[in-house]
Amino acid sequence: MIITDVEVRVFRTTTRRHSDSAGHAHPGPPHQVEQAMLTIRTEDGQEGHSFTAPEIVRPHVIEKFVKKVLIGQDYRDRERLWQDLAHWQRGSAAQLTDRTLAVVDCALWDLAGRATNTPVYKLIGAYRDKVLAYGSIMCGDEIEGGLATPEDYGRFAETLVKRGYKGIKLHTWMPPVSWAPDVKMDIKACAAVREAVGPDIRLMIDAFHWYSRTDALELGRGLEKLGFDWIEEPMDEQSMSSYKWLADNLDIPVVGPESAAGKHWHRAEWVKSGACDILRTGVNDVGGITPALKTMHMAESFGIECEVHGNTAMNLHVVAAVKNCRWYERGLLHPFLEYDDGHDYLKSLSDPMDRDGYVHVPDRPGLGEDIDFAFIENNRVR
Ligand SMILES: O=C(O)[C@H](O)[C@@H](O)[C@@H](O)C(=O)NO
Ligand SMILES: [Mg+2]
Repeated sequence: MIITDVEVRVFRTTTRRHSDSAGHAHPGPPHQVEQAMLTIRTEDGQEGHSFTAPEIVRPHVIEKFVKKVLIGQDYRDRERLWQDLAHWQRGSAAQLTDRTLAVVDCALWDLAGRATNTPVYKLIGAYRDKVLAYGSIMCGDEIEGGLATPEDYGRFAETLVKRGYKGIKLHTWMPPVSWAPDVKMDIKACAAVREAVGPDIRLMIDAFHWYSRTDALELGRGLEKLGFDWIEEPMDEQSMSSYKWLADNLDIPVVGPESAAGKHWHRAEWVKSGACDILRTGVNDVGGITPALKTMHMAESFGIECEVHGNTAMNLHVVAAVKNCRWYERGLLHPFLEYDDGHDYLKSLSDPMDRDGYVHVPDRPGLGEDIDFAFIENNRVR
């Protein structure tokens, strides 16, 4: 049970996702990027793994914080280990981020699952073994036939409905797109999607994150006429009072915060202040499965749904272990990318979706990621 080693393996993987200057993903030619797999190992050879960007688990962070907290400890003491690591953040000069807490916590959950031959959502206490997915479309672009026009969004939405999705979320156009942001174009894209898919498919928007209150209000009012289920991150989430104002002035539910710091503590303040109608968490955003569950349970106490940000196994297990969440966010999707192709370092999808739009939680132990260890070794760089 005792943790004896924490190892980081960095390897090359091929992807067609490219980040723009604002950090949003768009399709492009295949290129190689580096990915890291964190492994936590015990004295009796049990292992847990989780994936992240290499800088999140760079040697400074692992040696100065992670190993000091984990080595010699019982891997089953996840709550105490998470609290101990979180307490290191204050004195870390902002070097120990929530992303690092998340990858460590996920590897500990994966270890617990692999050691007991149990999927994580069953360890937590499962609520369901499948959940409806919404197709989370990439931010708009200026690519011919991509997501450059409202009609492009409408055509792609039709494709997603044929694939089985019962919900679709649009990320609309944002800088560096030359003419973005533009509220009227956002509404045109949403109208084109509603026209294309009809009244029964659930629709949501995740907009330019820095609109003013008045722009966000105009956008929200436009979406109310289109029967959208929620408006997400239309303003800077550092201004909780702006979201309180927006939620007070709109009928369409306001979802958040996704990107705001503060983990479950700050999300409790959003609920208490009425800054959102639906709360939001995400394993990477709040520092792990452990705090994501704290957020879900807190929201449930207020009768509030809490939607989980992001795909991958870690978020799927949280969604499968709670009642107060309607969707799994499957994406990000684009007409020029085949999401179901997965990753070259995983032998199968962690979030397979059937033709009725349900994602089934793999019954493999731990996080259930079907890791190709040989691929990782053959493509390892350090
Ligand atoms: O970088 C981002 O803003 C997010 O990853 C975004 O692309 C998407 O994941 C999101 O906001 N989902 O709600
Ligand atoms: Mg979002």
